Amino acid sequence: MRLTGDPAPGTMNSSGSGNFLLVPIPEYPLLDCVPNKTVKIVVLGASNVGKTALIVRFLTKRFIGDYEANTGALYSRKVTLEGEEVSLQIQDTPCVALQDDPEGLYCQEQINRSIYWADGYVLVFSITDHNSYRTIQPLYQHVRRIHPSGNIPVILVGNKSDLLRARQVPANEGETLAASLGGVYFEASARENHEGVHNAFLHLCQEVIRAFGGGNGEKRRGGLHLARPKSPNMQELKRRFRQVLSSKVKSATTL
Ligand SMILES: Nc1nc2c(ncn2[C@@H]2O[C@H](COP(=O)(O)OP(=O)(O)OP(=O)(O)O)[C@@H](O)[C@H]2O)c(=O)[nH]1
Repeated sequence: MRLTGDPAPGTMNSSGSGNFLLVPIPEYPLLDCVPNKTVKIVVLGASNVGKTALIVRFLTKRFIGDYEANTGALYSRKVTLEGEEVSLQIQDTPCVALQDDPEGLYCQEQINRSIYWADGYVLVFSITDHNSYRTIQPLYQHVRRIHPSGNIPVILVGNKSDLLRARQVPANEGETLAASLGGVYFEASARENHEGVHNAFLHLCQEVIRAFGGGNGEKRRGGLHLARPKSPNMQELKRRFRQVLSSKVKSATTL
């Protein structure tokens, strides 16, 4: 869902303890980004599982229960990961739904674009809704179809862990599913706990940075990495040039 009455834009300091930045931003923002260090995350899942609530909790440390229909807001924030400042962009999405066709999933085109755009994936279900859990496997397959090659940084979040008495999905099912997707399972409550949500998002950011390789946040799109040619070693070039010159001088004097 989309947040009503988004807070006024502010700035987030790198420790995450200052004002927050919670503004929709253009898809390819040029301003206010740490150059070459942008982590793009998309949050996906069935209806009503708490996708927006999790994002808002992560960004503002608050739980806001009053939403209107989600139009897919994009939020940004700077975070410090392993001592380095990184621009984090988080895309909220409308819900996906299971359906009966062979692909098994209804997914708006807008969501497909977000999946293509993203570097890391938060797959969310509600522990109180077994149907939302059942969407995760087809959803992951869908992400795989869009990114057929390479490593897909992913976490699985079982939200609404405060509603234990309404639980329909045991924690071990979440863990098993996450492991089969190659990710980690986090049980969280956007309503009651900031820390669990924070840890989940930061873990995914770290996975994304790791997947980029070298920890510098530079993206290798489509798995194709063209190594930058090494700049010539000027000292070595000068040495060789002097060598050639002196041998020419020698041969000229011996003539
Ligand atoms: N008890 C409880 N309620 C939650 C939690 N997270 C979200 N909710 C509530 O669940 C409802 C759905 O939350 P949203 O964040 O709008 O869920 P969404 O997945 O973005 O929903 P869609 O727009 O349908 O995709 C809201 O009424 C929230 O207040 C949670 O951790 N615990």
